[in-house]
Amino acid sequence: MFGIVVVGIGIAGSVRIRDLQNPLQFSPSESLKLAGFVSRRNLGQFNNVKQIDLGEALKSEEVHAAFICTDNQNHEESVRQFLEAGKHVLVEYPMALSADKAHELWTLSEQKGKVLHVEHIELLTEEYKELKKEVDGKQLMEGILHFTGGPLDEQRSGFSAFSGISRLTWLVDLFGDLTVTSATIEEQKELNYSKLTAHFLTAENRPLTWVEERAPGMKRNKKIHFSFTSGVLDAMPASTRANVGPFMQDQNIFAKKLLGQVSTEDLLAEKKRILKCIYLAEEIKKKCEH
Ligand SMILES: NC(=O)C1=CN([C@@H]2O[C@H](COP(=O)(O)OP(=O)(O)OC[C@H]3O[C@@H](n4cnc5c(N)ncnc54)[C@H](O)[C@@H]3O)[C@@H](O)[C@H]2O)C=CC1
Ligand SMILES: C=CC1=C(C)/C(=C/c2[nH]c(/C=C3N=C(/C=C4\NC(=O)C(C)=C4C=C)C(C)=C\3CCC(=O)O)c(CCC(=O)O)c2C)NC1=O
Repeated sequence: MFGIVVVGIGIAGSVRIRDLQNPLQFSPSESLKLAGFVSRRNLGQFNNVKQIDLGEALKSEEVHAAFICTDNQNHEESVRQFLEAGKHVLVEYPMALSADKAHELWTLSEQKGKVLHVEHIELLTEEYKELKKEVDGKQLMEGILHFTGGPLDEQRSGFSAFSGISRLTWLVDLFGDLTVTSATIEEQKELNYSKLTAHFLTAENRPLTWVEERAPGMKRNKKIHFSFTSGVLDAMPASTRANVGPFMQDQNIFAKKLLGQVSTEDLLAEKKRILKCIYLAEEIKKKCEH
């Protein structure tokens, strides 16, 4: 059994606690045991789970791994603390807010011989799985992914290219290696409006555009327009609801890693994709600052 502590009790942290308390029968998650949670607030208890002081969680022999569910700006520090303390780590994306820090953390996990797992539930939704099937085997001519959503606090969530890393991950997972050609950000601070536009080329020199647009009242939505040699895909394919939610699927993957049931090849491919996307996010940020 692996003792788990959940750090940060917001939306993601609460879902993590729920899922840890209800592992699927006969799934790898049955080897995880919730030992407590860490919060800056004094909650005492949450869903009958006890609050643990951060220092205690880092020292406790009953804690083998931490789920880091805090704001993005805190990820790097928390991941580092738990790895340094010799614990495995699951961190909600984005793992860090710079490419250097992401590399450092990965190296640290390797030095410590601990699992560093970055949640990427955007790849585990039925919506995405259908999209992936639809795109597989097709030749892209050009494409756009346009995300809209409510505003985020940049101090807590980081620059848009990092908080929106799941859109970037979609594009890399669908179309392979990308190069950033240009990027701009349009902001109207008084309206809490921001629009990031990034242009890429695929390895076959095909143009791709990512737009991340946020403002009060904007609904979470993704629009696609992909032109292939064989035709145009301009709407997300239909999908049904999954039996197992994406956070639970992610938890199973983490448990498999702890149990040594994921191949070195798969681990390496995942690490490459994660670091590549963080690198692209940083490239986009730099281009926007110029
Ligand atoms: N909500 C979702 O569906 C998803 C969220 N994520 C990621 O999960 C993370 C959390 O997102 P949400 O839960 O939506 O945000 P949230 O704002 O609901 O929760 C964040 C929580 O972390 C706490 N926190 C911040 N710093 C802390 C610290 N130093 N120590 C302890 N607690 C701290 C905050 O007080 C807050 O309760 C983000 O990195 C986000 O990108 C990823 C995929 C999906
Ligand atoms: C209702 C308010 C609501 C909030 C505040 C919310 C926040 C939120 N959802 C996210 C992703 C995500 N959130 C979900 C799913 C959910 N997340 C949920 O909180 C709920 C209720 C679902 C599902 C019913 C998924 C699948 C992702 C991955 C990225 C994506 O595909 O959009 C992220 C990570 C950053 C990002 O990729 O944009 C945040 C901060 N999501 C919401 O739906």
